[in-house]
Amino acid sequence: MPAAPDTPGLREPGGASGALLKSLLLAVSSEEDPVRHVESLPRRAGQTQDWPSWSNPLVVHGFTRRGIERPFTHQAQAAELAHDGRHVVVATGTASGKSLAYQLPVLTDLLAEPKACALYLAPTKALAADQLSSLTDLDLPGVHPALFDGDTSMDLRDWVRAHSRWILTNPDMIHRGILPQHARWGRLLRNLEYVVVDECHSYRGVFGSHVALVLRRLLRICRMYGAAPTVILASATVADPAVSASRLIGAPVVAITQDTAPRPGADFVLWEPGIIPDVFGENGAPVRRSAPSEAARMLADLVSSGARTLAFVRSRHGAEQTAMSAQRRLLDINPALVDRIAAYRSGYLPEERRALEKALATGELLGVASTNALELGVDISGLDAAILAGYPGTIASLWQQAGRAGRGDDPALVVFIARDDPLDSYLVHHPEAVFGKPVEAAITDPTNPHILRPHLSCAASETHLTTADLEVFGGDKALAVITELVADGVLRARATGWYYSERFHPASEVDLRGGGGGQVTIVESDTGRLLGTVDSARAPATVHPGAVHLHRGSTYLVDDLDLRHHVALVHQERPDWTTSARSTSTVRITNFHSEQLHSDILRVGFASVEVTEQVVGYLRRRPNGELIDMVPLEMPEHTLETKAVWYTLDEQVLAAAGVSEASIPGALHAAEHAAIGLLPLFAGCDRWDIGGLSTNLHPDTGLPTVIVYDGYPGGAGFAERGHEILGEWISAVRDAVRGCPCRAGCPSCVQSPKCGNGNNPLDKAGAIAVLTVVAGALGHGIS
Ligand SMILES: Nc1ncnc2c1ncn2[C@@H]1O[C@H](COP(=O)(O)OP(=O)(O)OP(=O)(O)O)[C@@H](O)[C@H]1O
Repeated sequence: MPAAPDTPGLREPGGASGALLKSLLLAVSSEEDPVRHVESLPRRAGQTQDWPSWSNPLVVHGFTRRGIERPFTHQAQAAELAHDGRHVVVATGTASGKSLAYQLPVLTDLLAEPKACALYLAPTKALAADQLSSLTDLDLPGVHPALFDGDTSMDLRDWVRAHSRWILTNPDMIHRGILPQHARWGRLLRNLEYVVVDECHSYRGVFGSHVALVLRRLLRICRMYGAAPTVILASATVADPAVSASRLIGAPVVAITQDTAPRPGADFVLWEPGIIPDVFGENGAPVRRSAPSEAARMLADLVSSGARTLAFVRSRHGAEQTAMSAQRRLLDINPALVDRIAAYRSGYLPEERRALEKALATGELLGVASTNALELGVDISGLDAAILAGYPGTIASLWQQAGRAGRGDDPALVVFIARDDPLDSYLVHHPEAVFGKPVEAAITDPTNPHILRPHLSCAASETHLTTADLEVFGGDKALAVITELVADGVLRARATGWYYSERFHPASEVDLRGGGGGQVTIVESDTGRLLGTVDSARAPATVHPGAVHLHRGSTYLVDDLDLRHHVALVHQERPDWTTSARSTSTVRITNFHSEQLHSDILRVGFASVEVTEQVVGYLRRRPNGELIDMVPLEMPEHTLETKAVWYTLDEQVLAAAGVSEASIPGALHAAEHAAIGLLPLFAGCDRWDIGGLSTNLHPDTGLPTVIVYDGYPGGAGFAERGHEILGEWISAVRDAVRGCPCRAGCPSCVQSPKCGNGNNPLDKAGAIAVLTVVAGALGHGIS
């Protein structure tokens, strides 16, 4: 399985992967030349060392039974640190054996101390189940590993509470199931020696900030019971893992980042689909073939060559469409294989998913188009090829997906197909962003008052808050929220601290995974069948009247969205288009937190803002990306208090850079769109998690201004990260826009899929001038 290489190198692929790549190129015309880069990831030998002297022989025996003779060096180093009681994060590649790094110290301790306990947290139930089977298989006396999640029956819950010494759960269950009734969990909390946080890079943004506060609550309650567990975190390779892990648990963490596991080789291809002749998008922009349709063709061709292939597609809709179009293509080229392709995504019944996993593992299925549901905790590897249809949202996910391919001596083939957007285009033109040192950090903001408030209520109801706790929850920011809670009558201040004044534990009202505003239910009008739910805050953009909604292969059209009753009514139909909502926003800066002047021309800052957003319509496009029309809509406005990064330049500076007064709005607008497109590379967010505004005169700055804000109440840390790495970010934006071959702007550079102003005005040349000035003033001149 490939991982970010130590020594990247470029060569023409040969062997099996070279033959597979050639078969893919046969289907495209010679002038198209979609291969932007091939990175050969060489096979790497592993590095091992002796088992630590303190390792329990039974545990070691369990591992050797699995064929693990010696630990990799990084496993032993992490295990030593944890055994010494240091919080540690292991941030190494996909399948580098992170489990052993924590299982060794934890199990050794559980065997040495008959009462000692451990908690394991996974972001998904599937991953916890996978971990359980790994522990059960080690068959160690008296450990009684057990799952504790929403599916655990009441009887079993009692048993787990009384007997299990290694409980596998998730942050939601700690929040709702354990902390609110901690007295019943006294045995666990008193004896808790270790907390394992697996896949900790997935705790980012709003969800990550919630989890950070759940972990602080957990560690605080443990202290109350006299325990001081060591936290071991496992992470994909990200920028500054020690910093993000420390922020996640609220205590210093040491990072182990040197990956010493062996790797099979892979040829990793960066592929940019060609432009479709005579097809035009918004404002006449050129349109590239879509990544899912390119992936469908590749899936069919690779399966036809006998290669076991997994195609990752971003949306559920895309996964189903990709599997269907691959089957259609196979009907023409190799009909015997049509039934050996399927789609896989969350939302299928567990038994359907298990059956699909098994069929892929045994080779009964040769090709699967999947969402990231197959990314975590599902044990499928050793495939011949992986296709990544579009950037999966983080570099960590990209490697996770790529890691599904690779076995034996022959390098596997991995193809990353760029979608028609700035970030994907940037990646295929800048291989160093994929294969070099990671720039993406796992961002959380546990001091966001909107998130802090419910968790401080929960914490106070678990046991009263004291001044010593302020440090744990963010110092002055926590005090400000507590003061507010006291004023609102939720907490009562006494000499000994702050006490929760209501009767019921507030945890059930706090959804760690929701955007905060509840859910809208999607219902089929004629049958009354419940199809699913969407976040209320996202509903106007995703299930507005006229939106196309896909559910398990069937397409539905939304007839009505009733925000008051939280229901969207749909009917089944097969329209030949997709929809994407357009919204407009206005931004008021309510508090300037920081402000700096760079090179005497550029003012930059971080601020609290109030954003008023409104969905004003939606675009309809044909499956090939061609624009049909824009349908106007009038959805209610909603207001959001959040955080933003901003910069200003005055007219003289812009004029000196060649941006005339008339072109300022188009130049800033284009620069803003491209900046939103690329921030996810640095902040690990999605472009739909952030928004922006540009204007030639903002009332709060009095100058031409560009603002990029977090799309969540109170912020999620993304804009803050943008502010911290503004120079790197804007220079990448400049390079992306400069490098795009289109003439006047396209979806790969300055057009935005959600622009409520119809991507008008946009001035690509002006944007390059603005971005060059901004990056230059921040010390990132063009080399
Ligand atoms: N020291 C070792 N020697 C040989 N094989 C090992 C060693 N350590 C782990 N393995 C094997 O490597 C594989 C991957 O291990 P594991 O699932 O722990 O990796 P991971 O880093 O947690 O993966 P992911 O990136 O999916 O989280 C397993 O099959 C495991 O048995």
